[in-house]
Amino acid sequence: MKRQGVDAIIVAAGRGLRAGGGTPKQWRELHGAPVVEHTLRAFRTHPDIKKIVLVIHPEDSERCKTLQTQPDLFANGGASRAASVRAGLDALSDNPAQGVLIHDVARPCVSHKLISNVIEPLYDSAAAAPALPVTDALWTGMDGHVTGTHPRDGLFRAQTPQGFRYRAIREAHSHYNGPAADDVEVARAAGIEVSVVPGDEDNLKITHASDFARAERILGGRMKIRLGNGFDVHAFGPGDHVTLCGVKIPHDHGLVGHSDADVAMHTVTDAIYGALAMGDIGQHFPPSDPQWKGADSAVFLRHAVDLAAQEGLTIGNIDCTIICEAPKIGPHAQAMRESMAQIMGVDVGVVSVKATTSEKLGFTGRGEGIACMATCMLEGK
Ligand SMILES: Nc1ccn([C@@H]2O[C@H](COP(=O)(O)OP(=O)(O)OP(=O)(O)O)[C@@H](O)[C@H]2O)c(=O)n1
Ligand SMILES: C[C@](O)(CO)[C@H](O)COP(=O)(O)O
Repeated sequence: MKRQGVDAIIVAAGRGLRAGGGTPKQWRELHGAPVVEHTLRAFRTHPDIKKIVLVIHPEDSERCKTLQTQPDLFANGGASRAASVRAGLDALSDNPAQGVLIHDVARPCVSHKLISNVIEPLYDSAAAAPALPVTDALWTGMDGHVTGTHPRDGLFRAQTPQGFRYRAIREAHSHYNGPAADDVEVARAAGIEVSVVPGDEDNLKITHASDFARAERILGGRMKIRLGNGFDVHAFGPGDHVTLCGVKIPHDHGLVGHSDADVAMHTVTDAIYGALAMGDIGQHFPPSDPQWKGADSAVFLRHAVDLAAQEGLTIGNIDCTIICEAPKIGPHAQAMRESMAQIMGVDVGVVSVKATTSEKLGFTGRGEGIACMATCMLEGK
């Protein structure tokens, strides 16, 4: 199979009866977002995933509109997991990748490493699926009593995502009748050999209500934190105001710049690009490009926040220090915080704007311009 990435089917049409709680488990809140959002995000942010199909219950179609991470395709599932998988395979039939991963929405803690471990063997074998060897002793039992023991050698606990060649698994499903625990069972019935790759204890399937607490702990412990800093300087020139963090402040000079010269907003924008390791403002909005002449710097800040969102990251907090002798920043700091919070779509409580003089030293001390430094923390899964 060519190394061109694979498609993913996420089956989410079950009703989660064993988990209880009224709302189907995939739509219940887990670590700040619905379960389905975590699962989608894990696949969407993996570099080798091409298209994603989300197989849903028709009753959930309104809920899907609220998802921040959208799949490429939706399909309506069936009465069994296997029927839902078939609907997902059909949805891909117009332009399928050579390989496909099939995953339970109820496994939201799936890691990029596990997804890669399943994709890699698919390039030169027919199918691969993750599993963990059974390590506990196995008993049989009845009416609360142990009735026997069972050898555990060669027994595995199967997980998803399970990876296949698209055409082979579609063909296998089309001939399969009866119940199937998973797609490996369907594949094996069609004679497809499946390689076992190491599973991950954290890749639990939320089945019962108590599994939510464990998934919460796993996601909480896995928080991704990225830090970035920004620094920028703009010289004073003719004018009667400066614009800082989107707030117009009367002053006996303006700031010189290609855009609106909002030195503070540029600094915060650069701190976000820095946290993402995605260059700087000059790279994304070259000063040589006439379209940015006089531009509102909110455009730059929003661009950086959107890039972060594409990486599954949100603003944890921002701290911005403006360095100048004048104008006085204090009376405007709250308005500046509110302005940037609104542009970034975050709570004002995570945006700090403060100021200092440089004790009349250096270029800021001589009143030649304004300097600014900022730190940004991005967080996400
Ligand atoms: N008709 C079905 C049944 C199950 N699934 C999906 O298959 C996965 C594994 O199923 P399970 O954990 O059993 O989920 P539910 O069927 O929702 O749970 P329950 O059996 O407790 O009702 C889940 O992602 C579920 O949404 C599906 O897409 N269509
Ligand atoms: C596919 C699966 O996740 C493999 O472990 C599992 O079989 C699906 O869950 P269910 O409880 O059997 O529906």
